[in-house]
Amino acid sequence: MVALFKNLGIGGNAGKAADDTKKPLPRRGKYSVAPGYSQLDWARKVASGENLSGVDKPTRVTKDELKRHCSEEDCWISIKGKVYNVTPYLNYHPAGVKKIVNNSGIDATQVFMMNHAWVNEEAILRNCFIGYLT
Ligand code: HEM
Repeated sequence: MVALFKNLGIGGNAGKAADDTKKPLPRRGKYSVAPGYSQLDWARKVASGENLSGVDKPTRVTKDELKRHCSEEDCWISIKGKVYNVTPYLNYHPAGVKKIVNNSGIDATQVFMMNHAWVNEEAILRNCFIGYLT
């Protein structure tokens, strides 16, 4: 019966030997975060409600202002019209600090979506929200 489903292409392992399902999945990337910097650790920080944005209340951000924050120490990024201070998130990024820093100070919507359209940045960066890009 299983073989029949496989031949029909139903299930992720269609056409592969049954043994394949017992092997660990290969690591997708060459990056690893330091201990204490997992997405779960970040989620705990977000859940604490701490304001990580560096501003008291949401403010409008011009493209010129955004441009001024493009270093590891001071890193702003714009995704889908919203601007986030991602400095505190950098070490938690599963693909490393540089991937974000290299795309900071600009509207990074396209590169963000290209890499992980499924990632919910509004939730992850809730406490880092600075305001809207004007
Ligand atoms: C600043 C906002 C960003 C957030 C909140 C974010 C968040 C994440 C999360 C949660 C993952 C893990 C996804 C998963 O396992 O399904 C991830 C992976 C990744 N991110 Fe980002 N990301 C951001 C920006 C970027 C940018 C600007 C790039 C540009 C190159 C990028 C490139 C990647 C890549 C290549 C991976 C895959 C790593 C792997 O699994 O090997 N990210 N990111």
